[in-house]
Amino acid sequence: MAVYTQVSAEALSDFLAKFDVGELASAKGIAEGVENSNYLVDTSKSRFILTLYEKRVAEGDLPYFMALLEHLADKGLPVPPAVPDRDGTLIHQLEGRPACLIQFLSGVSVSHPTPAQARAAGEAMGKLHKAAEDFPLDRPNSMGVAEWQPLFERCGRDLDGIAPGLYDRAGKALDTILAAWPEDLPTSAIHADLFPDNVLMLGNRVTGLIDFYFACTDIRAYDLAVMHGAWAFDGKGENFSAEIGAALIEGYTASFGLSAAERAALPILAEGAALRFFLTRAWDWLNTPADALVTRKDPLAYMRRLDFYAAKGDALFA
Ligand SMILES: Nc1ncnc2c1ncn2[C@@H]1O[C@H](COP(=O)(O)OP(=O)(O)OP(=O)(O)O)[C@@H](O)[C@H]1O
Ligand SMILES: N[C@@H](CCO)C(=O)O
Repeated sequence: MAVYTQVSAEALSDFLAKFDVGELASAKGIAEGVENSNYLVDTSKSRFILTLYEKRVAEGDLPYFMALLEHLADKGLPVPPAVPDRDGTLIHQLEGRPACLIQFLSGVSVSHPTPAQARAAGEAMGKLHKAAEDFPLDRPNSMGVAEWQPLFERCGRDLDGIAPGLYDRAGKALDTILAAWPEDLPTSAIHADLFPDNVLMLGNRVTGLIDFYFACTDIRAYDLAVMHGAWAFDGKGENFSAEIGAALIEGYTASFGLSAAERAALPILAEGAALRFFLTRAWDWLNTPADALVTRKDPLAYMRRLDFYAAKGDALFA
């Protein structure tokens, strides 16, 4: 249940009074998500998401995220910008936390995407990259390639407590990936976490791209590699769907394009993306008590993807 900070009805009414959004009608905590506290808020005029930013989102990064959302929304992308209050302020404080009132988008995230849905999602990422081309701000990737070695070292030998031999396996993969990491591919603002739970859909139509709190400046094709790993496998990373993987790339290529150099780099980018989620999940696994409110995500599901890409990536993306 991702409601870490409770918001009282009085505090919420006072907060909403700063906006031109009508009177508070109802509010309820949203169980999905693990990073922030989210509430579904209905007013006499409309429906909103209220997000209170918890530990993992740095307050100093919020202006970047909000500017990116506004930029993309202005270009017609289905992303949820923050709603300004009467003074034009987007980022507030509520119950001692940074908070934003966010536009509500309809749709549901699909847990088992069809190829048609994967194609539409790939297409949506292509449109996102098109719209981001002239976005002027930069944010280094706080979970990017430069962070993997330090994160691996922080996990250390405790990795072997997750599965025997995991420290050596991950260390070897890390060395291989760092040695082969591409230096000269185009970069831009990317989403960096476009998992199926961050794409809202109605049928085969994408109605929302959400959760931009890892957005950053990084290799553009890396975004597609993250998406590939998240969409084309089952949750455990045991079964790969070639059809879903191909549909994602086809959709992306149709709406944005993929250069020969980007395509050639996809195997290593996919290995890197798998390592990134393996490491952050492993760190969380080792540092979240098993009985915590938040469900820990299985790091091994990403080690399996990493093994898969290392063995089959070259043939897969050819
Ligand atoms: N703008 C929006 N419109 C409609 N629903 C939304 C919106 N933003 C968030 N939600 C809903 O709230 C849920 C949690 O949001 P979000 O994924 O941003 O949370 P989070 O805590 O950052 O989680 P995580 O990083 O684990 O995905 C989503 O799964 C979605 O159901
Ligand atoms: N998408 C990440 C969680 C952070 O949003 C994961 O599945 O590990």
